[in-house]
Amino acid sequence: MDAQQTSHSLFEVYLRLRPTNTTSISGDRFLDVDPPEPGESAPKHITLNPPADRRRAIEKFAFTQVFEEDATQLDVFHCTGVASLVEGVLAPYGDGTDALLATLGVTGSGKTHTMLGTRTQRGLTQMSLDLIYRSLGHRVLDPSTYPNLDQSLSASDPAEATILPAIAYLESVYSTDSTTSFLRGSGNGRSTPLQNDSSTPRRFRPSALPQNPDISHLTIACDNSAEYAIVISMYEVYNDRIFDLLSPPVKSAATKEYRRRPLLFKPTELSPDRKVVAGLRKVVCGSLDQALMVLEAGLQERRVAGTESNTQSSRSHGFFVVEVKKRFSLGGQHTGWYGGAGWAGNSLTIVDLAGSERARDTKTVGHTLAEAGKINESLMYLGQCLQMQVSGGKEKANLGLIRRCKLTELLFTNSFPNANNQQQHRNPQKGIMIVTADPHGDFNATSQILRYSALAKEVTVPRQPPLFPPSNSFSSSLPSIGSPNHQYLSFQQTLESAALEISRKEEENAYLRHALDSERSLREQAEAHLLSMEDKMVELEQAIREDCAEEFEKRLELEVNRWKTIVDGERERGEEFWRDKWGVFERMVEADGDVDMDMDVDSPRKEHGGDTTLVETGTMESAADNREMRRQLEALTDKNERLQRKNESLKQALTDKNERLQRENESLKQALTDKNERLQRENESLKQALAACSNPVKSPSRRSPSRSRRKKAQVNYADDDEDDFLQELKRDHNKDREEDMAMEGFGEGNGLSGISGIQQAAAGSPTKKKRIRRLGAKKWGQGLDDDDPF
Ligand SMILES: Nc1ncnc2c1ncn2[C@@H]1O[C@H](COP(=O)(O)OP(=O)(O)OP(=O)(O)O)[C@@H](O)[C@H]1O
Repeated sequence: MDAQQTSHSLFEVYLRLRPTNTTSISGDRFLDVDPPEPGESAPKHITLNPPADRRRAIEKFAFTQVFEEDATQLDVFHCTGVASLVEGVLAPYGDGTDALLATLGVTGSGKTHTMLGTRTQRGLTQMSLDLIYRSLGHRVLDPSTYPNLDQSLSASDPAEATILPAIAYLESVYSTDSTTSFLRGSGNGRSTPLQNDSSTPRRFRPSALPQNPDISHLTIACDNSAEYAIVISMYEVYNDRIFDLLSPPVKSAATKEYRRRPLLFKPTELSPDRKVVAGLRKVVCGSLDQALMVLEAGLQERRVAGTESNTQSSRSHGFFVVEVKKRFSLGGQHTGWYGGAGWAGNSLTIVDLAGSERARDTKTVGHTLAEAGKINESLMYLGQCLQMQVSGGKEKANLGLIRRCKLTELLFTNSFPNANNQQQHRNPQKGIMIVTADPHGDFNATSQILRYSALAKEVTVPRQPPLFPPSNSFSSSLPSIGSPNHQYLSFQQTLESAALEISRKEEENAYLRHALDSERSLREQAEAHLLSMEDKMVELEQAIREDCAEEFEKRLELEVNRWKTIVDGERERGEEFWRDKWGVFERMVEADGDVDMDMDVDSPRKEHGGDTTLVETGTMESAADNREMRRQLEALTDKNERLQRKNESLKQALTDKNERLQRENESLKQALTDKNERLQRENESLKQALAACSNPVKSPSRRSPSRSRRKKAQVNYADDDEDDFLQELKRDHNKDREEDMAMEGFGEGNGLSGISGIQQAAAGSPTKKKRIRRLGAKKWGQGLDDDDPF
């Protein structure tokens, strides 16, 4: 068994043994470290001794190096060659390589201790960061000095990440304001190795970070013509999904819980040949302190839970990525790297895997049991991938195997040259795997991990007692080939091999049974969940149905009300229509006595007045109504024409009568004028007569009175009584006046009353006017009655 033969594999595999935990009950030691072989400085092999009660084989495993319990963090750092990994990342002389540093082991075996250290001791992560910053020195650009650094990095970042300066990020994380700190709300973070006390508030800014082990004596060469930027990102693989540890959780609209969005591992526009975790939040750290604080903040977000094996057990595979970006710098002019426009560089990925565990031993239940199922499944796939490298499958990557879960995809996808893009050559990443084991821990789980992680293994001695114990003679001397003894020995070896195989199969069966148990438990949980979901669905459906029915009833009521309003409006309109119609008839009846009163005008009222059947049967009856209305309209039109004709003839008759009256008026005027003249003449003659009476000499020019007056005058003259004569004259005068009056009012008695009335009306007498109007109305009524205007 030679570990070196397989050292060109995906990983250098180291084994680190955890010291015995004095506080916990531990079992018998089942793992021994073989002493280094001649020429070797450190042990590389271990022997796995099954407990006495089990029929298992003794197995030997080979690793790149085995660290015993007394190995320090610094020993592990130096001997695993982390410095050479970092050197590949800094790439002082060429393109460099990406590096992967991972731990694998049973839960509680010391993975997190190795990678992240404790409150007093640094882990490999802190030491690696220290080495990077120490080596780059002043060439590391600080975003507070270069304000546009994060934007410049964003522009060339293949992961489509949001890049922000460390100070801004840390202020948001360690803010005293509860509303600005996204770390408050999520209660599943872990107390980090720097803060082992779980009761400590998680968001206080660590005041002191461990300084040991000190690696100040170490530095690595770097490219003096370049300037560097250190970009840190952190994510975890939980239940086979990737979550950013530096992004704040987002409140779900449905559940109102704060959750992180799962991210995709995929090729991007700037990285078509390599897959990257897209959409991460990355932080540019200008100093080691900033980087360590960001690491602390991210670790607080990682999912942990207390199990029987470990009070702070990681429930996810944690990824801490340090990207060392560099660009060519010439006299302060940033011209890009390798002729490109942006940044280039390599990354160091540090992975703290979740520990495999047996549910029976860790006594995990419920949610934690489901997590354990996923963890074990992903570790099983990881083991298969590691065995692929042991069997020499590095060149031909079994992509189907790698893509079975997110963990193996993340670990191995970029470990192989991309067949699709041979032109853009990029060095495959270098990997170091540190397997941690507790020699007093869980034998089955530990042996399983050792079996698939070891670079080589060998079954050495069957521990089972031989079925046919060899006799002393057999054991004392080797039998010759073909002899019965030799046959017996080979038969015995065959039996022993078979027994060994049986024991291995039993072990595998036990493991598979365990896997089956956990799967069954998961299935039961899933079924229970399904049932509860179905119940919820039924309840939800019921609630939705009730909501729908309620909504429907509301809408129905609204519709009914709307239609009622429409019907009421229609009925009112119908009533209004018939009222108008009835009004028209009434006016017609008033205006025209000839209106056919036999027309069944009451029928609409009887039929429709206030009865809702009007609207319901309105459509059918409207045609008949229209016909009736049309007939009535035609009758009205005829009547109107007849009335117009009557009006015309009346006008004509009035005009004729007026003309006749005017003529009569003229003749009367003439008669009055003549009479006036005659009276004036008589007056003159009377004046003369009067003068003659007062004068004894009668004037010969005295005018002759009228016949009657003349006769009276002659009589009176004969009496010669002046007073009597005057009385006579007055009587004559009064008589004349009465005659004149009679002449003026003769119309009433001799058929001229109409003329006098018209004249008086023309003079504005209200009495006469009234009489004319009354007469007119009477005539109008008579005209309407008998079609005869006069
Ligand atoms: N080499 C070591 N020296 C001292 N203490 C150790 C060592 N390895 C582990 N421990 C202690 O053992 C306990 C469990 O270790 P750790 O949390 O690192 O286990 P883990 O493998 O990460 O477990 P999980 O997978 O459940 O997260 C811790 O208290 C740790 O300090």
